[in-house]
Amino acid sequence: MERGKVKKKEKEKETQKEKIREKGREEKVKGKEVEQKIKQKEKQEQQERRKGKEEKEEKRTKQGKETNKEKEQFKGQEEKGENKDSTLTRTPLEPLEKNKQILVLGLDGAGKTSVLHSLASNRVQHSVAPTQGFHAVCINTEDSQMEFLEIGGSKPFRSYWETYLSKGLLLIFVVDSADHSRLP
Ligand SMILES: Nc1nc2c(ncn2[C@@H]2O[C@H](COP(=O)(O)OP(=O)(O)OP(=O)(O)O)[C@@H](O)[C@H]2O)c(=O)[nH]1
Ligand SMILES: [Mg+2]
Repeated sequence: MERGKVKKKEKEKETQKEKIREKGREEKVKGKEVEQKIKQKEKQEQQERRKGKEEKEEKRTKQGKETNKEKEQFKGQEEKGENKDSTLTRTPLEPLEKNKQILVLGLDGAGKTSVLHSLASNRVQHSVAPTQGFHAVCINTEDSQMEFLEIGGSKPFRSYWETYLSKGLLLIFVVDSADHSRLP
């Protein structure tokens, strides 16, 4: 009788142990699932971060391209020997002193380049070619230095006006008063 009881007790103990082991296994599985979920979330976050970085990079390269385009345009003008006389041509993106730049704007053909030419050389120049991009003129006097930056007045260049407006110290807006069809 005693032996039977002992055996029964042992059996009960064994089933309890089995139950505990089973619970342990279940918890392990649950733990793995949670681990997987955490990993998935981390992966997702990484992907989002990478996407954000790529978008930023794309934006930067776009801006860079625009800047290079401007620089090339300007370089082209320098190589052609335009904008000479007593003037100095430089990239408009590096003004001598940001707050000393005088912006020269106006519609195409208004006379911006002509005005700048006569200011710099005291001579009138006829048949001036339209400015394709930027045209910088640096005028040195005894005690100061002024940099005039003309941005072409043709439609493709007008989008740059707004960008450069905040960078200049002064704005000169040239109007052809004889061109009645374009006057408001
Ligand atoms: N008759 C006359 N012609 C002028 C005068 N000023 C400029 N022009 C002529 O008008 C044309 C256009 O002048 P530009 O100085 O190139 O005009 P702009 O404003 O620089 O034009 P974009 O560079 O295209 O924006 C040129 O053929 C000039 O010779 C002026 O006072 N009188
Ligand atoms: Mg011009």
